Amino acid sequence: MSMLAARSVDAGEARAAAGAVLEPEAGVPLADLGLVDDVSVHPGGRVRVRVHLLTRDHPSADALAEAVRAAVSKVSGVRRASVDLAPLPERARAELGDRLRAGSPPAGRTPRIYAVASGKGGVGKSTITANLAAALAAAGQRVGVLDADVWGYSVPQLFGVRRSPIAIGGVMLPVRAHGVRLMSTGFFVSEDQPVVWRGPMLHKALEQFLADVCWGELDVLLLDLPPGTGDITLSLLELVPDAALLAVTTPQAAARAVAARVVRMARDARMPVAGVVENMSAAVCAHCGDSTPLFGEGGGDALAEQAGTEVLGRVPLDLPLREAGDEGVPVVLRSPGVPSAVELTRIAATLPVARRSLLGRSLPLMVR
Ligand SMILES: Nc1ncnc2c1ncn2[C@@H]1O[C@H](COP(=O)(O)OP(=O)(O)OP(=O)(O)O)[C@@H](O)[C@H]1O
Repeated sequence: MSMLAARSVDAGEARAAAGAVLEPEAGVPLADLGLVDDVSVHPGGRVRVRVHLLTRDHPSADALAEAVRAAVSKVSGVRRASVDLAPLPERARAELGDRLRAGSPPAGRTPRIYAVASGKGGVGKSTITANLAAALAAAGQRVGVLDADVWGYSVPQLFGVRRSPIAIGGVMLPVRAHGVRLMSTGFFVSEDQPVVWRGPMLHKALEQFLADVCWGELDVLLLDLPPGTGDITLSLLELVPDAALLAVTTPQAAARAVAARVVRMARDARMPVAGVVENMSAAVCAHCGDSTPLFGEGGGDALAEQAGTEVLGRVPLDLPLREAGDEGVPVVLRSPGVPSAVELTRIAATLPVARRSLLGRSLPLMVR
């Protein structure tokens, strides 16, 4: 009986099952990356699969082995599947790097790009970016976040992940957390190490984040801009001309006046404005339902009117939002029912598509 079962395992089928498993860091099937090395079928329905790892200390090696084992176990006739992992040999790594650089796989489509900006620091721009990204990813979209706040990066903290991206032949894979593809200078420096790069280096870093990162196919890319209208913001507008501005402000009149500068800059750069998100709006008491406008009122409306756009939503001051950020899990995932999470999820689902006409122009971003 067992011999019959063994004979009935089709090695090609087992290989196809292993090849269909997604490489956890690259997000594409193992087969597309040429990572299924050897598949051997043994008596008694035993199948052994050798899978190459993109890097020696792969952060999700165990999960990958388990996913392959589970996929192969489902193939008809398989009684026992085992998986051996081995680092991709140097030569194959170089070839794969060349392939990724050349744009295969996968072919790019133009993502919707939002540049999340604020006039000043501390208004919650990064928190809004992280939560919109996580909510979009949870809704099934392929989402990337580029942390362009090169000095004051907060994406690693907000997503609870801090490690170097995998690099293959000069091409970097974004770091994945909570379903979102991330790139941040924070992945390249230790926490207590200040980033001391200056203008040209910053421009270069951003250029690399766009050109040397294999983002894969994205539906949405969110750029977390540094506060204000400095060098980095201007560099990015040059590098990603199709981004639409998402302006974040608090309800305070003073914050709105500063945020208006960002809107003016966007207008000068002929960048479309997707809308305004008012953050730290009135806190609602969980017990009595009373709302307290700690930071005043009207900032979002006034800014939207000035920018000729609309307020996409008002995210209340909310303790769970702050706690989730400190814990490294976006609040839309950690506590989806709290007022801030409900509003952020709603904003993510209704983000307008604001595109400047691209007629025949290709995006520098979707090179691969
Ligand atoms: N709606 C909110 N309710 C409670 N806390 C909030 C809210 N929005 C942001 N915060 C908290 O405010 C602090 C600043 O937020 P965040 O870092 O996102 O701001 P930022 O505008 O990106 O700042 P910077 O530009 O300086 O990086 C964080 O501790 C965050 O958890």
